[in-house]
Amino acid sequence: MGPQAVTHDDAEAAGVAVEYSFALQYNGPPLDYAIPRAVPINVSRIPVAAVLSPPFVSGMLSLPVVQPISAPESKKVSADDKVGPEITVPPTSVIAFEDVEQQRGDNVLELQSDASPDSVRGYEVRSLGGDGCAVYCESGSSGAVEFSGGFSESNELSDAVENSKELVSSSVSHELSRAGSLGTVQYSDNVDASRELSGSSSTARDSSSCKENIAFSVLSPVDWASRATSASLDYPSSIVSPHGEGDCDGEARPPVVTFSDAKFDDAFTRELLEDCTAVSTKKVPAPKVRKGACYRCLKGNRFTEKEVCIVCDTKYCGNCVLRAMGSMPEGRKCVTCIGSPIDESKRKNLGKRCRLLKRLLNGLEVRHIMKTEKLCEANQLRPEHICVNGKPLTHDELVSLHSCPAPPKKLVPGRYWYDKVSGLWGKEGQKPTRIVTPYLNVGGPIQMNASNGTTQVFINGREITKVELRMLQLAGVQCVGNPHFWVNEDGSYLEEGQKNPKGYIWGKAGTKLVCALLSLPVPSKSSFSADQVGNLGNTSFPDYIEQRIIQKLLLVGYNESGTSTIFKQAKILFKSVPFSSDECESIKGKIQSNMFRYLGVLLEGRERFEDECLTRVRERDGAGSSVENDDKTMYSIVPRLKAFSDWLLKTMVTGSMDAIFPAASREYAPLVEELWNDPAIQATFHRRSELEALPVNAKYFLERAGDVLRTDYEPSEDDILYAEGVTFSNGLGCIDFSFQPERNYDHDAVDQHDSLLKFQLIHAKGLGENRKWLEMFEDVRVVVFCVSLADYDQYSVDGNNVLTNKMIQSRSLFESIVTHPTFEHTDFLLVLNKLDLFEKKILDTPLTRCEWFNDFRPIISTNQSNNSRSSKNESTHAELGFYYIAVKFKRLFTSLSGRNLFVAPPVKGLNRYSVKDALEYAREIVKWDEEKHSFGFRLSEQSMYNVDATSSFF
Ligand SMILES: Nc1nc2c(ncn2[C@@H]2O[C@H](COP(=O)(O)OP(=O)(O)OP(=O)(O)O)[C@@H](O)[C@H]2O)c(=O)[nH]1
Ligand SMILES: [Mg+2]
Repeated sequence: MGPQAVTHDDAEAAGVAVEYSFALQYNGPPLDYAIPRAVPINVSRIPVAAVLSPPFVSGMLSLPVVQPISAPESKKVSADDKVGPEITVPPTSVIAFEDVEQQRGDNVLELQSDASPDSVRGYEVRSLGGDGCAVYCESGSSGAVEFSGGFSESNELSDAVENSKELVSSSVSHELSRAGSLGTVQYSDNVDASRELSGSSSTARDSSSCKENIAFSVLSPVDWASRATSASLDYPSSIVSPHGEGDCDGEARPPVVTFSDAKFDDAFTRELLEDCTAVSTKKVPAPKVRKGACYRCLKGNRFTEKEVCIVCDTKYCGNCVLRAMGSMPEGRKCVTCIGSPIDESKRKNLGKRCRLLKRLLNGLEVRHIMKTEKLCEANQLRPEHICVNGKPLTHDELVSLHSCPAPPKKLVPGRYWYDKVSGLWGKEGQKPTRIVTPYLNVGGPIQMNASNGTTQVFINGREITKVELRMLQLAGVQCVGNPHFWVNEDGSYLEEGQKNPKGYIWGKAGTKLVCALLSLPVPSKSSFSADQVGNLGNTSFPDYIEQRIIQKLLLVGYNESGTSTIFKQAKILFKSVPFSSDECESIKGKIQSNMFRYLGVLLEGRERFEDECLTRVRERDGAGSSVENDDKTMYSIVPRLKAFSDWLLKTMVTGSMDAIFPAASREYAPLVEELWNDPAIQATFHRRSELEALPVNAKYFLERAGDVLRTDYEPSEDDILYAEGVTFSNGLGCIDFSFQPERNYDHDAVDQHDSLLKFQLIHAKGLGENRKWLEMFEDVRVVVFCVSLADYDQYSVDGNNVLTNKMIQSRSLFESIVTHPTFEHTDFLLVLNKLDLFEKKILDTPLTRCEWFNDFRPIISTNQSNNSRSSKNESTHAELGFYYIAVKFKRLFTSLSGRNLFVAPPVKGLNRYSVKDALEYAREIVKWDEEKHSFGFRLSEQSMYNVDATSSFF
C-alpha cells in the first residue's frame, strides 16, 4: 500500500505552510498516456568543453564561451506583403531557425534582434541572386540577420535558410552555438575574434559532413561524448580545428600531396577536368555584378585592388575580403567555398600573389594563410584527375608518383603517358617532357599511340615522335627498317629480340645538349628506379636534390652586345678545362681568318684615304698638273705590298678567302706583319673611327700578327675571349656550372646549398630572328638579356633594310622576347655591358644621340663639369648614364609585363670578375624566388628582396 495523499487544500486548511509534497499511489482508472518519469543522469554523458592546451589559455586569445541558451520569450512572425516574414529576436539573441524554416513564399526574411546595438552586432546574410551568397557581420548594426533574394519556389526558401544557417555558422567566427535539433544560433559581440578563430568556419562546415562536434556545433545525443574538440597549434587563426590527429571518421588521413606551380593548359586537361569536377565540385558560380565592382559591396571599379576566391572566382575589395572570406582556413576562398576544390586554372597561383591581404594582415598571418592555401588537403590535386596511360590514378599512386625521386614537374589535371621501363613521361599525344623514376606502379600499360608518333620507330612499345627520332639519329642510333627498341632507364638500348645493348642513347657528350635544344628530357641522377626509392634513406640528401635544382639561364642579346664574350668568360670562370682541344683548334682558325679580315678592312680604308688625298692634291695643284711620279701620300704602300693588298681584297670580294685558308695564314704571315707595321697602315688605323667594319679588338690581334699567324699558334684564354665570332655548337652553346664557395670561406649550410645549386648557361645566337626557337626554352629560370651600353650612337641596318640605331634595335629585340608567351612568368636580368667603352665615349658623344634617350639631362656639379676629361668625370657621367638606361629598360619591362626587371651591376665583358658579379646576381634572383615560394608568399615591395642591384655599383 502506498502513502496516503494529502491535498494542498487540506494542508492549507490545517494552517500548515506547505513546503513539501507527497507522492501517493494512484488507484484510479488506467491512463491512456505515458506518465513523465525522472530519468537518472548519466554523469559520463554530460557535455563538457574539452580542455585546451596551455598556449591557448595564456590570455593571448579570446576564447569562445558557451552561453546558456534561454528559451525565446517572444516570437513574432509577421507576414508583411512587401517585406516578408519577420521574426523578432529577443534580447538574448537566440534565433530558432526551425521556426524560420516554416515561413514560406516571401522574398525577404528578416530576423531582428531587440538587443541593443551596443551589446549585440548583427549579421547580414544576403543572397546575391542565384546561389551566390555573401555573409558578413556589420559592426554596430542593429543586430539584424537578413535574408533576401528571389525565392520562387517554396522549397527554395527553406533551402536558403538552411544555407544561411550554414553561412552564419561558418562566417560568424564569434561566440557561436548551434544546438542541433533546435538549430539555435547564439551570438554575442566579439568582432575581432572573427579572424582569430579561424577554425570555427571550417568547423561549422565540416560539422555537416563529418558530424564533428565542438562545443558549438550540432550535437546528437548519442555521439557527442565520443568527440573531442581539438586545438590546432599551428597558428592563432586556427584555434579550433575540426580534425583530430586522424580523420573525423576515425581513419588516419592520407598524406597531403602538394604540387605547385602547375599549369592548366590543354584541351585534354579541360575535358578531363570537366568530367571529374562535374561530380565532385560544388562550385558556386560567381554572381553577376558590374564589371570591376566588388562582389559584396558592389562598389569599386576595375582599378580597385581585389582578392579573388580560388574556387568561384568571386572578387572582393579590401573592405569586404576579410568578411567574405572569414579566417581563410583553406586560403582565399569565400566562406561558402570552403571545402570545395579549387578552380584548376588558379593552381599556379596557390600561395602566391596576395597583395591585398598583405596590406590588411600582418606578415605572419599572410604567411600562414598562403601556406595553408598551398598545403591544405581540399586544395590538393585529386588523384582521379590525373590519368596515366588511360587510367585515373588512385590516391596511393599519386602519392608514389609525387614522392619518387624524379617526379613529373608541374603536374596538373590531365592525361599523361608513362613508359615504366625508361621512365619517359609526357602528355598524351605529345613528345616526352621528363624522365621520371621508372618502374612506378602507376596507371595502366602504355599504349602504342600514347604520344601520337608517326615515325614507325618504337621505344618500349610506343611509336616515337619525329623530334625523338631526330634526337636518336643525332645520337648515332641506327633507325632504319622500322626498329623496335627496348630502352632502359640508364639509356642503354637494344633492338627487340637482341640480348646485348647496342649502346647508350645519352652516352655521347653532345646528346644531352641536343636534347636540351630539342626540349627533350635527359636522365638525371635522381631518376632512380622504384627499387631504389626504398633505399633513399641511404642516399645523402644533397646528392638527391642536386639534379633537381639545376637552373637554366638563357643568355641573349642584340648583335655584338657581348653575349659570346660573357659565355666564354663563364667557361673560363667555372670550367677546369674551359675549351676542349677541338674547340681551341677551331677558335685558332677563326682568329687567324679574322686577322685577314681586319687587314682587309684596313687595306680598303687605306685605298680610300689615299684616293681622297690624291684628289685633294690634284684639286690644289690644278687640273693640268702632273703628279705621275710623286703621287705618293702618307697612305701609299710599296708595290710589293700593294700587289698583296690587291690580291687580298680581290679574294675577299669574291668570297674565296675560306678556300685558300689556312694555307694563306702560313704563307702570308710575314707580309701581314710587314703591312701592319707599315706607316701607311698605321696612319689608316689612326682613323679607325671612320672604319666601321673594324672591331675594337682588331688591334689586340694585329699587334701580335706574327705570333697569331704561326702554324703552331695556340690561342690563350685572353685570345679566345677577344676573338670575334667564336660560337660553340653552331650558335647554341650550353655549360653547366655551380658557384663554388670562395676560398678561405666558412662553409656553412647556406654556402653548401649555393655550391649545390647547379646552373646551366645557354647561349643562343640569332634568337631575335628565330622566335619559334624561344618555345624551346620554357623551363628557363632567368633570361639574361645583354645590351651594349656603347650602342647608343651606333647604327646598323635592321630587318627592313633601314639604318637604325643599335640601341633601338636592342630595345626591339628586348620587347619581343619579354612579350613572348614562353617567358610570361620568367624573371629577366638586364646586363648592361661594355661599360669601359661607354665611359670613354659618353663625354664626347651625348647620350641624347639616341632618340630614346632624348630626355637625359644629367646634373653634374660645376666643379666637375669645368674640369677637363678626368677619369672621375668620365665615370660620373657613365654612372648617371647607366642608371638612366637601366631605368628606361625597367620602365619598359614593367609596362610590357607588369613585373619588375632585375638589373645587374654594369659589366665590362672583358673583365672576368665583372661577368662573375652579373652571373652571381642571376643566382641571387633564383635564390630569392625559391625563398619566396618556400615561404609561400611574395615578399612585399618594401622588402629587402626588392633591393635593386643598381643602387650600389659605382
Ligand atoms: N671593350 C669591350 N669590348 C667588348 C666587351 N664585351 C664584348 N666586347 C667585344 O665586342 C665584340 C662583340 O662581342 P661578342 O661577345 O662577340 O658579342 P655577341 O653578342 O656574341 O655578338 P654576335 O655573336 O656577333 O651577335 C667582341 O669583339 C668583343 O670582344 C666589353 O665589355 N668591352
Ligand atoms: Mg657572338
